[in-house]
Amino acid sequence: MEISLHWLWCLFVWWRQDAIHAYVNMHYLYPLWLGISVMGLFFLCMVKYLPHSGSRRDILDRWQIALVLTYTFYIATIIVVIGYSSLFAGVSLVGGAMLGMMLIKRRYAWRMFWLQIILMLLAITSPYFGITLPNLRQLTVIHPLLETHNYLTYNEIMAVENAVAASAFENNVLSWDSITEIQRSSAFFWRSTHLYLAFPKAIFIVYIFRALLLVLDDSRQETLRHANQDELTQLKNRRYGLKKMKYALSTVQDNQDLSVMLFDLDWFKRINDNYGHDVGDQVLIEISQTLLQSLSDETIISRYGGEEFLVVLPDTSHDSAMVIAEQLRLSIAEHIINIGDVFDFSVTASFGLYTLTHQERACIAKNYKSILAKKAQSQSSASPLIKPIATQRAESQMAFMQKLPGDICQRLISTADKALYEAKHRGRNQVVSANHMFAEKNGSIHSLYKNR
Ligand SMILES: Nc1nc2c(ncn2[C@@H]2O[C@H](COP(=O)(O)OP(=O)(O)OP(=O)(O)O)[C@@H](O)[C@H]2O)c(=O)[nH]1
Repeated sequence: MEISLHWLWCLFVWWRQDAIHAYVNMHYLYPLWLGISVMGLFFLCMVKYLPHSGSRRDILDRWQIALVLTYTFYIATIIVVIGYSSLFAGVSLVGGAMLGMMLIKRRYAWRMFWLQIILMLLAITSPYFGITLPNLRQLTVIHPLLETHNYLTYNEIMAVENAVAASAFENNVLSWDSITEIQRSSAFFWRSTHLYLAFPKAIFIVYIFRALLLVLDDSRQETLRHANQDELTQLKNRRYGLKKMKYALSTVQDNQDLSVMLFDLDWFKRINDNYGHDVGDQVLIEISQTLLQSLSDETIISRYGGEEFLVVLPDTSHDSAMVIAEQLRLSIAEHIINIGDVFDFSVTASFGLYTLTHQERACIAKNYKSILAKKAQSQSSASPLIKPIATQRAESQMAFMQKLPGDICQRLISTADKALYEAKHRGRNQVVSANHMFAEKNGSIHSLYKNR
């Protein structure tokens, strides 16, 4: 695309030479045009040849090196002959390197990028060593100011233009006509050249950058999905369930209860043993679907282990959670699992439930705060050193955020697990509340942290 554009540009200059011959040195245009045509043919051959080189790595490598080397010298020549332009050179360098890194070995593209920079520096410093490089430009506006016919680079034109403008302004003679003349001048012609030769590459760079960001977004989403999701059931996994549970505990309002439900399919091993592992998998998938359909979007549902599921109900009182658990138990028991129209069966599940009431949570938070305060006191008396203010602030901020003990999720789950164990013990296919269980046992309200 880039070479075609340059080729078309040469065609345009040749076609409009009557109008612009004053700005262009036609002696240099023809060899440049020829060079661009040869380059185009070379790249065309590569495009045709490369797909047929098959798996020959050495040939592919050689062609890649040839491609980037040729492109590097081509760009360096174009920049020198057309005149250095930060816009044109910049986008060519960056765009070429980006495309190279996408299409060929990054190592080659990186090395050529540096080679191109070195070539540019050599071209820029060449006048200091008495070397004159060919240049297409012919400067007409300031031509009368110069003693001889001259070809200047972009930066030289800018410098001369500034000098002319400065002197003109000083003498207060720069009229609107002069400005229009400048706009029609070679400087304008060459600057426009750089713009339209640089635009496609600039568009390409931004397009690639956008595409890369989209790819990054997609892969981030994909990684997150894999990190949080259970492969078989497509439910959230244990890690994600615990993370969400922790978050729910930290955001629950002062007057809200939070219920935790752990349930396990009954006699699941027998299903695997009798019908095979595939049927076992199908059961897990179908029960997960039932679970998703029966519970609201606010509920945190995750596969906790093999045939064990964790359900966290934020802002749900004990009575409501019991009703939800009972409905879920019935939905699972009523769900018919159909094995390829050959036979049907259903499964049951046992539920353990625990509700952390807002009163108990407040109590835990209060005790935890006093434990933290005692700890902080003993630490400060043990260490005579005064802590930096920043450290003190960070610590108090952490204590403020961490209102509940770090192991509270595990405590809640293991309490629900005790109730689940009891449900299995009582004959399965039922819901047992740990709150009821402990109340029956101790005759008092159970506390998660009573032994502290
Ligand atoms: N098909 C299948 N089976 C699994 C998967 N994960 C765990 N299991 C099986 O689940 C079974 C669990 O068996 P147990 O822990 O003895 O429980 P159970 O047979 O349901 O008995 P109770 O829980 O006491 O009612 C084991 O045989 C595991 O191999 C899974 O992803 N797919």
